[in-house]
Amino acid sequence: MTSAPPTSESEPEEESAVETARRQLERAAAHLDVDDGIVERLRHPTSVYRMTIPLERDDGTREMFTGYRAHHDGVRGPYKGGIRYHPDVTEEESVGLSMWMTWKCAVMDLPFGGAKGGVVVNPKELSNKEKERLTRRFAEELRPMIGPMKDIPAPDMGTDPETMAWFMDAYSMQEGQTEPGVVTGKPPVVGGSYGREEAPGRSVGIITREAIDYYDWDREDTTVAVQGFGSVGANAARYLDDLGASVVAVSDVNGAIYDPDGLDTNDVEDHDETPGMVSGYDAPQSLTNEELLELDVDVLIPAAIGNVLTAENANNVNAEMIVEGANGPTTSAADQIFEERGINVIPDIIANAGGVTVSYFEWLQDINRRKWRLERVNEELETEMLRAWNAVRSEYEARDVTWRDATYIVALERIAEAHETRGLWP
Ligand SMILES: NC(=O)C1=CN([C@@H]2O[C@H](COP(=O)(O)OP(=O)(O)OC[C@H]3O[C@@H](n4cnc5c(N)ncnc54)[C@H](OP(=O)(O)O)[C@@H]3O)[C@@H](O)[C@H]2O)C=CC1
Ligand SMILES: O=C(O)CCC(=O)C(=O)O
Repeated sequence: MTSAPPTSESEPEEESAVETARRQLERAAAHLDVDDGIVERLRHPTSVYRMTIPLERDDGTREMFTGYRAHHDGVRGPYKGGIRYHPDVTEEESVGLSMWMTWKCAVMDLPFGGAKGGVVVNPKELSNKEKERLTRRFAEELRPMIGPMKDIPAPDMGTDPETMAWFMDAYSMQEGQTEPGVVTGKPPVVGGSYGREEAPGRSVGIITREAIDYYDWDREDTTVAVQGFGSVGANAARYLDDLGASVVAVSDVNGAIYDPDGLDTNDVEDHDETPGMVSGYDAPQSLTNEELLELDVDVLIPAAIGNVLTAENANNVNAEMIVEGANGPTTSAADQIFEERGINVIPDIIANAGGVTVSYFEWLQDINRRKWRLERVNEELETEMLRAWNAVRSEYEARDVTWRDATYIVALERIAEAHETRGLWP
């Protein structure tokens, strides 16, 4: 069953991640001869787990938090996907994000399925010790569902390498042996991979570079605005800055900074270095996050939260091209407007896929107990990103579809073939 997105600005637009993900699946399926049963199967998660996580606060009071883990599809391998700590985490969002992980792993041809999870919490309101206790308890609650060959979590918004180290330690203590492969995105000293933290932003940079070259733009003349200056946004901005592009605006949750001559992105402290410092940076102009999205730039990179490009602002977007750094920043209605306006949108499931790709490298390193050099990680990431980009570009040129549809077609073909080959129906 296909559902149309809301189209007019007057129509209220409250699209959950799972609704967006289903619409995108249906659009791709319409271009392919995929068994209806497989498409219907992919509209639903395999399993969704909900848990209550008790936490003793530093002042001795007790509080209950809700956590989720969604497993979408595991036909190509163990479930894989991040863990988000954010007050807006919901079951629906976890399911939608787990669907995107299934497509993302397939586009990159990684032997993983899709998962995602999180805790409904504002991590900025927790002390480090509270965050550690919450993570350890969440890991214990998740233990029956996860494992190096079952489901391998990773960082997402609000979690970082330190969180992954606690998670791995809590799991390993219960298993009675160190299991570095249960989670990726760890610090290198405990089995993490060099380059994993920078990888999603780096891949956004690599894919933006390829798109700039595809359209024969001059890299040095290309202007870029980036929303969000965390793991994804800061690394994407710095990669493109180093490439010679002019990054004119970046933002954090409090607002944006703008310099029409280009910012020195290495001088701006990112979310991990000092949260909230972006909007405090001494730049020629300050903007709101909404204004950043409407700047007249060549490339807009939303790299913070979902659903920021909607029917309400899509007609005001002045960028020539959008490269999605965040997961699900564009609603279906906005996507339709961008298509009508000829604005190319390079989707999240390829652009930020460097994160899960280096997670795969980390998992291989953990299983083999062998560390790769940073140069090797970055070389292999470059190779994998180009392989995926070329596959998507072929579909884009052959079928005359949007970049998003082309990317989904690559993913869905691989997933459907795996289902056909394994035999979906008992
Ligand atoms: N980390 C990863 O491995 C991957 C992450 N992603 C996706 O990328 C996106 C960002 O994740 P990540 O970089 O890890 O997150 P981080 O937590 O590292 O950084 C998020 C950034 O976005 C800013 N931000 C938060 N809320 C808002 C808001 N309402 N408006 C504007 N800016 C905001 C934060 O500001 P402040 O510093 O002030 O809090 C911070 O600069 C998410 O959609 C995530 O799912 C995708 C692939 C991999
Ligand atoms: O590295 C991973 O396993 C997943 C990262 C993630 O959550 C994402 O790509 O959205």
